[in-house]
Amino acid sequence: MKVDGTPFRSIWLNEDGWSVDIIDQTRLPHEFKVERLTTLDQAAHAIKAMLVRGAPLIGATAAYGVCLGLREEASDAALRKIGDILIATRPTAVNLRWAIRAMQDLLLPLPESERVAAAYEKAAQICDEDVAINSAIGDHGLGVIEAIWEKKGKTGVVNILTHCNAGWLATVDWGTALSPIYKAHNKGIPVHVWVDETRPRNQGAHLTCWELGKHGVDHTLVVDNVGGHLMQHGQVDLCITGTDRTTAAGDVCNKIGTYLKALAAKDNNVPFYVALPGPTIDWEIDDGVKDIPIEIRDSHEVDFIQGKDSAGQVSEVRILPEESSSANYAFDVTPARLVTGLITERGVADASKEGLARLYDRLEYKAS
Ligand SMILES: CSC[C@@H](O)[C@@H](O)C(=O)COP(=O)(O)O
Repeated sequence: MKVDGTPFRSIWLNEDGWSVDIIDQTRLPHEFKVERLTTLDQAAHAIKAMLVRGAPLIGATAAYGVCLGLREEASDAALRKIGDILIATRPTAVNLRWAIRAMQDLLLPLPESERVAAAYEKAAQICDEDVAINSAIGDHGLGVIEAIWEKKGKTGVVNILTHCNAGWLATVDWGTALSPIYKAHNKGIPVHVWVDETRPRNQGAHLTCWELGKHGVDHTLVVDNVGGHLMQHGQVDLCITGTDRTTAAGDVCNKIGTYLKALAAKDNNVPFYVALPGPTIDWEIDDGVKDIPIEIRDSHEVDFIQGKDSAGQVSEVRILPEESSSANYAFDVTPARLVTGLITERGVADASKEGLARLYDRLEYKAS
């Protein structure tokens, strides 16, 4: 995607051929700052402190984290330790585990002397594939938006509600939930996006609004509890969100508050779609509520809100009494029964074991 005319990915290999550049997403929308990663520790910190975030980008950053770690030491033990360090950064997004396993499976059988070069090649491949996957998600999701646009008699606008940030900043490029929106906008279909603020870190306000604005997509920020009201009043044609982990049975785990939007959508007959790349599917589990580890982050994110004052100064303010405490659950699980469809790079699947198995040809999961 372009930022003020310049094409950007969210992560890229620097010209020196080994260090890795990322956009520091904790500074957006107030400042666009590129940060350089040169060590495993820096890569792990970037994921944990959410300079990079979003399930696919976490996976891509972890892949390059393996490269940086191997430059320090390329033994079997080091490769395993690098994986452990990166896995410990964020527990919910399964793309992290997927990327590390993909790197280790490729690298462990190789001689130590070949590992660094092979790691960089694989990390670049993971990034390129992510871009292609997300573009394909956009093409399939475009079909969903087009169908709604036609049903509306091609009048007015298609109103889409999204939660958190599942745009190009959350992936290597294009995004998942926002990819169909970009494709629809590029095709001339009038879309308007209701952007959930997404407390506590406000990825909707900070990142989704920024992205959509840069691309010229009409959007309106709403606080997290507005969606149900909008749906009751016919102001949402469909919801599209991303997911950090999708079970083999189609349960989706996404940013906290997604479940409540899905419930409101069900009650109001609003289609609720979830967009995801194949690596976000955890084929090892069925029951998302029971089996997906939910990240609990530092309370500081709930207790303080960051913003820019009229003098242009970015700072944080505390929003609760000194003596009160808070809890910071980062994700929730939306059961498959509330999901209208899963928009993947292979097409739109029913949110069910059979639907996903058919699309991904996972014979062992096909319904008997
Ligand atoms: C394409 S990204 C899908 C999800 O990772 C996204 O919706 C999300 O919840 C991101 O959470 P974050 O905590 O900002 O990493």
